Amino acid sequence: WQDRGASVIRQQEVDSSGQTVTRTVKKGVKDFNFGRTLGEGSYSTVLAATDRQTLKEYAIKVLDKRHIIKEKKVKYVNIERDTLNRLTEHPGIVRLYYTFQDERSLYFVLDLASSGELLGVLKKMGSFDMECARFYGAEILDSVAYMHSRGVIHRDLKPENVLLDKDMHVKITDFGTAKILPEPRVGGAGSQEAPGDPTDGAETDRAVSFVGTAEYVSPELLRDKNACKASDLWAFGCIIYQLLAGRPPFKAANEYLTFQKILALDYTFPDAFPEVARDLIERLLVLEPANRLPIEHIRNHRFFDGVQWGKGLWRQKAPRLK
Ligand SMILES: NC(=O)c1nn(CC2CCNCC2)c2c1CCc1cnc(N=C3C=CCC=C3)nc1-2
Repeated sequence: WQDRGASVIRQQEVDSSGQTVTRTVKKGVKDFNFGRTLGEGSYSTVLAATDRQTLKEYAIKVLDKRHIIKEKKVKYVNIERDTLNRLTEHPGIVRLYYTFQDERSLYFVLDLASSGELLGVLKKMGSFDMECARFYGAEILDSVAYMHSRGVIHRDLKPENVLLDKDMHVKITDFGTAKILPEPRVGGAGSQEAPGDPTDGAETDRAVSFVGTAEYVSPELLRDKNACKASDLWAFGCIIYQLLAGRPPFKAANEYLTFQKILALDYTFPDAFPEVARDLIERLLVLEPANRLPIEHIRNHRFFDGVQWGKGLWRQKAPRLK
């Protein structure tokens, strides 16, 4: 594996003659104190860790090389690293600082989101009020807009992958199943792909195509195994519904029945569900991807009235969860 992207750190120091020197140092396992396990995957474990020199806290994803090769996941690991290396300039996305490796493992040094999953907080509250649903919906949408602007489709957006940092701001994670869109050919036929344009997310090899988590998977992914940018907007609609209702719109006794409900657009709103939220969700949970509300129209929807988009959104205090 080449440690592509940042893997050496430049440190400024003042030497004995008072000169500022820049040293490049390569971090390794010995530079960290590892703490609690934050998550486990089939070939990776995510641990909290503290840099022994700077005392900064990180999440370090440890990937077992032998396991990756055995489970034929090399492609997913490279997609995750390349995706994270593209998404370094947004507060709402878990940042990859650098990678290093030893003979057994790969290490991704990532932002630590110390307040855990949005799902955990939602379960504790039961459901969010409109102010909290609007704030978290806005931070998730702002992050998805940035991903899409960098040619990345997440494909598995769900409350478990929306983490919260120490100030209760959003940090989206888990890009191992993301799709990096081909660079738009300048002036070429597909250069202005519509959000729902199937060619913009088409899996090159038909056989291999990832399907997200049942409750949030889009109808086009079920029907023709094609994810597009609008697939993330379908999942976004499911998340807004869930923040206010306390449960996802499509949930049945098993995955097959859940898929049937999605394909039939078979869902209802609880009594007293806020009308302005209902209107937005009905424009996102649309079977035809090209007919879903595009991001700029979502930002201007009445549901987000009063939201300060841009840097202001990320600088303000997160609303107290009540
Ligand atoms: N797959 C990953 O890359 C990843 N997985 N986790 C933990 C998962 C636990 C199950 N739900 C999805 C996330 C992380 C990351 C990125 C980097 C990352 C940063 N901070 C946290 N923080 C957590 C704190 C408390 C509980 C869970 C996660 N977690 C992660």
